[in-house]
Amino acid sequence: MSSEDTLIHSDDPRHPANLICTLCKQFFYNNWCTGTGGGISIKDPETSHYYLAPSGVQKEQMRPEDLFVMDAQTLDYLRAPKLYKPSACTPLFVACYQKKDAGAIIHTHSQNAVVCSLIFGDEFRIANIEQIKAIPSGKVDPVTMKPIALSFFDTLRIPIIENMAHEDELIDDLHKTFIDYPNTCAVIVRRHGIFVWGPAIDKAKIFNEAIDYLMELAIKMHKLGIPPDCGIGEEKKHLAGP
Ligand SMILES: CSC[C@@H](O)[C@@H](O)C(=O)COP(=O)(O)O
Ligand SMILES: [Zn+2]
Repeated sequence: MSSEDTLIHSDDPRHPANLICTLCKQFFYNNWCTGTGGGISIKDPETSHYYLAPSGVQKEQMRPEDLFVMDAQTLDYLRAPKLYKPSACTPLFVACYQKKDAGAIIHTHSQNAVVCSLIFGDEFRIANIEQIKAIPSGKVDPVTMKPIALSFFDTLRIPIIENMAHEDELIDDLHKTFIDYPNTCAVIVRRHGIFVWGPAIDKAKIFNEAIDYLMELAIKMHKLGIPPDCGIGEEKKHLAGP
């Protein structure tokens, strides 16, 4: 096996090259990564190499040998399949690795994200819902040094940025959200989808699923006339009815 191939061939189902393929298949069936849209990038916790999908391929049909591998220091490709170009999301994924210390980034074209971006302005907000507790607050417990999750009584806030003609043109607004929302683990892109990151792929997956659930719920609440960020008990005032 060539040295390039050892980067992507492993019997371990949790190897980044295998995980990207497995999860993209799952995400396809969730309607999150269809028609070549969306994708996942994972940083190998052992080597720190970035694993990236090729651009414009059916993400659910990818095989480990289709993947790009990037050196985290030089940003040179250690492996670049000749048939493909790297994902158009690569500069955004790299920004999340470098500025947010991400261990993995998930990009979906979730319709819940798209509809929320049409309903809400520059920020998606939802409060007092149990599932919020799956999302990190961005704060760390000073004793255990473990991340603190949002509480049931908190408001989740996710910035919404405008879409552009090309993925790499989102970079300036993404950087701006890193400053304006230092605690966020996600950015919604209007009429496009969402980027969600975490310290490792398992966490990023949990955050993405929880946020998608909350966006779907917010759409249902909005349809009932209930602002998703309204206080506990306030919903009765907003409910349409006789
Ligand atoms: C359906 S095209 C979607 C792309 O422009 C982009 O938004 C995307 O999510 C995937 O880009 P890709 O370069 O295929 O990884
Ligand atoms: Zn996209």
